[in-house]
Amino acid sequence: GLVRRIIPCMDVDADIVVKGVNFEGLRVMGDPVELASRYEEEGADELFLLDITATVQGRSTFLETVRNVAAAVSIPLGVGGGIRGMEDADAAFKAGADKVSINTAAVKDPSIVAKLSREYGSQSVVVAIDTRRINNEWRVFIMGGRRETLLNAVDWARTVEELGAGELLVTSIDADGTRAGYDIELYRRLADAVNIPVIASGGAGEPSHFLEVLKYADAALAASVFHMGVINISILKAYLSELGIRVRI
Ligand SMILES: O=C(O)c1ccccc1NC[C@H](O)[C@H](O)[C@H](O)COP(=O)(O)O
Repeated sequence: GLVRRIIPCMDVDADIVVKGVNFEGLRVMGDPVELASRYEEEGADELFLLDITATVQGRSTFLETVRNVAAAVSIPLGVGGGIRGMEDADAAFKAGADKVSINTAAVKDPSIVAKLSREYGSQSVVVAIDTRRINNEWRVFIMGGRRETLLNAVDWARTVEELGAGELLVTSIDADGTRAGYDIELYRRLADAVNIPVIASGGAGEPSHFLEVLKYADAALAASVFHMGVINISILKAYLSELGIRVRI
């Protein structure tokens, strides 16, 4: 199949990279431009900037951060977090995003997925799905993991594929920040359910976690291990390539 991608994710509060565990207890991790440049040098295939700022003022600062990061790197840049509709998506693209990810907005008004795909091309439209395992199914959460919905994550993935999503960014809230490994079963189910690329997100802690999840997902996103310097991307890629995973060296 296609080359597997390694994607560092920077959760940003205005102009600072932060990181929590299970979306709680955010700690400062560093400067977005510095981290982005380092990741590109290490061989990252793409970057994601997630706006987890709460205030309106912070949101305009975030767009400045997008401009600065887009000017500093030449690998594809995904931007998400708080994209409520066409205007926010347009602002993100104008600030230099190659892709936008939408989460809550798509649950509230699924037609936005088709509108964005028609306007910008499906390859630029990522639908983010944040999920927790409840009993033996995965439930969709919106609003930064604060609001439970009645949606099943695998069914919702199929729905947004039909609506024109180019890619899925599926984060396990249970695994987020734990460094205990990805929720492998979730990505195995998703690989059987949809034909569009799936980016795995949440829980990466060591190289073997990437090896495991890339059997099912098309790309592996991580935050903690990269910000903390626990894993170097070029060494990770050499390890994966040795074990038969197709990566861009
Ligand atoms: O996605 C959200 O809505 C959100 C809200 C508040 C704080 C963090 C959030 N997301 C966390 C990101 O999806 C995070 O980059 C991924 O879960 C990967 O984190 P790691 O487990 O550290 O690799």
